[in-house]
Amino acid sequence: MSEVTQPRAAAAAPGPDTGDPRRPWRAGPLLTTFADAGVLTSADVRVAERLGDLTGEDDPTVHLAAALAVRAVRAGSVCVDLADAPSLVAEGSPDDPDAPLPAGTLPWPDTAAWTAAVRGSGMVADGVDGPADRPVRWVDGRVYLDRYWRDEQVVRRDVDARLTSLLDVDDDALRRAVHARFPRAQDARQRVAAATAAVSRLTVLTGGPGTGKTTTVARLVAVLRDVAGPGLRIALAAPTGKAATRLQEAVNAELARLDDAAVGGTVAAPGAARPLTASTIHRLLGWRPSSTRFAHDHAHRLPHDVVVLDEASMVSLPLLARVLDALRPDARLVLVGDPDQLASVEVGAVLGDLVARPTRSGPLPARLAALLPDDVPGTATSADDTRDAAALHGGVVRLVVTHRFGHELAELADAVRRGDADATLALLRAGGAHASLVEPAAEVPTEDEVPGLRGDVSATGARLVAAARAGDTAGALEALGVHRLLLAHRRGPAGVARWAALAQRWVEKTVGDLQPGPLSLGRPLLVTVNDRTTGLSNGDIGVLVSDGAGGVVAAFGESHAPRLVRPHRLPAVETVHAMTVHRAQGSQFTFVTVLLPPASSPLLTRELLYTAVTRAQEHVRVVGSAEAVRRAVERPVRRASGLRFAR
Ligand SMILES: Nc1ncnc2c1ncn2[C@@H]1O[C@H](COP(=O)(O)OP(=O)(O)OP(=O)(O)O)[C@@H](O)[C@H]1O
Repeated sequence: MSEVTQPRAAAAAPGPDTGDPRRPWRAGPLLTTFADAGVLTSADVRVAERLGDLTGEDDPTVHLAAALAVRAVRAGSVCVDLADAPSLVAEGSPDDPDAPLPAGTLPWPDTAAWTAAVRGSGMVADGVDGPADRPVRWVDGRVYLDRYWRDEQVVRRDVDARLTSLLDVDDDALRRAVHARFPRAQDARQRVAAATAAVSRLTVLTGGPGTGKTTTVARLVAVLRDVAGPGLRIALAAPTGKAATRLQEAVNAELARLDDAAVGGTVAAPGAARPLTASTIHRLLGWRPSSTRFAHDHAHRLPHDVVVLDEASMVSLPLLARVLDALRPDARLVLVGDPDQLASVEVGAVLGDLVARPTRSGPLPARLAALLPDDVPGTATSADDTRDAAALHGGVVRLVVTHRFGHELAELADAVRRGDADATLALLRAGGAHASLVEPAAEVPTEDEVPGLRGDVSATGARLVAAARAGDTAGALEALGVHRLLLAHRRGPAGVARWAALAQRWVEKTVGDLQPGPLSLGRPLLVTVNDRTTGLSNGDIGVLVSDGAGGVVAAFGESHAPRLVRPHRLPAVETVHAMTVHRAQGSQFTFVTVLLPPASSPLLTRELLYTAVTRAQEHVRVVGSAEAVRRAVERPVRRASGLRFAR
């Protein structure tokens, strides 16, 4: 924190209108300085000064705090910690990772004087009990736009209320059901998760890829039907249409498997009642295009007894607040996800916050210990177990047995998750069947430095084209899942645009007679909007194949049950030889190449690398300097939020 007590008013008198749309018009000197340095946008400044006008506040340092709270939201944070603001700003622009960092020292107000001005302002509600009609709120050094403060309070209060008392379930029946659905010794954590969902109104089910989260959801539905009856109203939902479809298919397949296993056995057939349908969270809540409110809220609650939200790492704070608002207080909420993955593109990292919250003592651990004494974490001595035992107070159950992943990949993902850069680099450099590192001479590799990548892209592209031309829809859809190039940036030397174009050239050279144009057979497609007419969702991946009668059709979905769409009915699509790591969330590929940006990129974070590594089923190739790898592992995303604090 700089020692400048008074803003350097003279440092930047508002200059003439330069025509630069990023430059705020007629703003005061302090905010203009921050805007000129690229820290604030003109929109941030406009909002802050408008709030000043409305509340009769003309102190520029208070305007600066409000403008930083607006900026924080753009960066995905719920609030801004004033003492932390200078270091956050040094991490770069939230909207434009290619923008240069602010040059020189900025006239940061002295923290103590700044805090006093903010707390005493008529624009600001001071503390948890401050007036409810102010647009900005200060709590323990954090400054919020009031709407996000209220959302945070909804989540905090509802979550705490859900954890203070337990539901009435017969212990013997529950124990029997849980053991019947999860019979093996290694299913201990899954048993704990199912028991938690039965007795607690909040379960936070976490785990890395392939740890059995979706399987657990299906079997915990079976357990709930066993103990509460088949008439239980259950909703499955996910942030995206694609994730909802996958959830529905996987849960119903597992329930059908349990049905088959139940024939002639002692447990009921859980799915026989009716298959479950999954929807997007917006749809569940009754999203209306013409309204800012959902059909379901505290006045019109959802009818469900159980609501399961999958891919909860992608759920924003405001959306979770709306879900909690709409949920009956006695209904069970099960949040499922991997908190180490990239968070929502909107505000908050609410799953991560719920996992990292300081634990308040609740009745759940004792009840679970009585129900499943051999299964609850805490008896072992590892630090992870101790943490997992404490997390049970918050309804958090972490699955730890990897069922699908290659052993070395799981080890690599774990090293990244733990923030151990040396171990990550050692595992990558050791190479082998599951991981490899290509270290370019400069920050961004040349084409010649990545022959392996070129080979994989070309081979996958050629396989796609061959299957597509032969009208082999299943073969083409399988080829889509073989190799994928992932990047952090959309633009620039290490961006999707450049590398997707290169990939296209490589495929063209390999195939030789690739037909040009948008209807090229074997063209891999990424849907970029939700489309009700075709049922396609933003993020769905498909491929153009021959229909066997001289025409072209786009194929999406699983190879055993493809969805076919005529090209003229397709919504907006892109060619997808390469995609951002964000886009790849929720998908997996046999082989993944992740091309890291330069070490200076603000997008290079632990969550980015973890998400990229965990997209691979068999092999991940990391292309990037050792410095970039180290930087990524050592830099967890910082999203400011009050949920991680006691109040
Ligand atoms: N208790 C179990 N015993 C044996 N196999 C299991 C068990 N639980 C899950 N599996 C298997 O492990 C694999 C991964 O499970 P699942 O898809 O449920 O994991 P996940 O955590 O949801 O993965 P992802 O996050 O990648 O979707 C599946 O093949 C599943 O059948």
